[in-house]
Amino acid sequence: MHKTIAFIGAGNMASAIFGGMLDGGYPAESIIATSPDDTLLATLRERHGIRTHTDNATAVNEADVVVLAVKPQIMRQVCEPLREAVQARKPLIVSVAAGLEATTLEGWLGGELALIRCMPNTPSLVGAGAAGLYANPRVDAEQRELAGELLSAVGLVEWVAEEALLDAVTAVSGSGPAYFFLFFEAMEEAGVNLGLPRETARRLALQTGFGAASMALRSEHDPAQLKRNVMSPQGSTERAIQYFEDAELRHIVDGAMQACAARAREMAKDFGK
Ligand SMILES: NC(=O)C1=CN([C@@H]2O[C@H](COP(=O)(O)OP(=O)(O)OC[C@H]3O[C@@H](n4cnc5c(N)ncnc54)[C@H](OP(=O)(O)O)[C@@H]3O)[C@@H](O)[C@H]2O)C=CC1
Ligand SMILES: O=C(O)[C@@H]1CCC=N1
Repeated sequence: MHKTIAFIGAGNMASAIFGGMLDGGYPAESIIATSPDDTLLATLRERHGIRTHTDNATAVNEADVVVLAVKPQIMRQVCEPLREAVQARKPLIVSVAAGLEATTLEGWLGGELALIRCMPNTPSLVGAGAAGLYANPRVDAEQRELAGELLSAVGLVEWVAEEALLDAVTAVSGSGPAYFFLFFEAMEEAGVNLGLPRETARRLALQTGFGAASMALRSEHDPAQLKRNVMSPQGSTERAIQYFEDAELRHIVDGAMQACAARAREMAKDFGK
């Protein structure tokens, strides 16, 4: 018997998770999505056959697991009206919001709830997600297993022992897809500058990223060794890598990820009031 999962907010992240779950065989009738946008909900019903509601409390009343997937800025105004429904039913709460702390969310929902904070990413849509999870002390072994199962259906799941580490997960994998998309954009542009048709440059860049990640995931060697294997002495790759190192790419990546994690911490204060 599948648990009924209600996604409060059916935007980019929620649709990536339930899209991946549906592709993995999760029954459409066990998934509910909510949105203020009727047209979006009609499209979701038509495309996926899932259940939808414009009223969040109605969705909570029917759910075993409630996934909070609205923007952190509006989370409080979405959670507080759900207090009564949540307290009556005590479903497992899973928040995918960046920054917002478990105790803050639990408080907005009336307290004493099993709550998991999850930092997923959008490649969940193609079953290649990566998520960090933290469970508050009220989450029991069965609920932990359930959340792990749901998310591992759409990708890698890593539990973290301390909630604060979710800000680091945000910097690595939550926001990470955007870094790679930026890199792909830059590679495409550089390929065009070197004379390739844009579509050819894009396809080659994307397939190379996919190939490098697939290979690294399966290899017994670490990425540093795999990189050295591409660098023939006095060859072309050596020049490119030297250029990256001289431009302090590692320092740039470290700075960007520190900024990302710092913003996640700030968001807890800005939007957790
Ligand atoms: N995008 C990403 O890669 C990741 C996002 N996250 C987290 O996921 C959460 C959602 O982000 P994302 O999916 O990008 O944002 P989106 O804006 O794409 O999705 C949020 C959705 O919530 C809807 N919404 C607004 N008000 C309500 C309401 N009262 N009740 C129900 N739904 C409502 C919005 O509708 P409308 O647009 O009509 O207002 C929108 O469709 C955030 O908390 C973010 O931190 C976490 C990891 C990665
Ligand atoms: O940019 C954000 O705030 C969200 C969290 C991780 C990815 N997107």
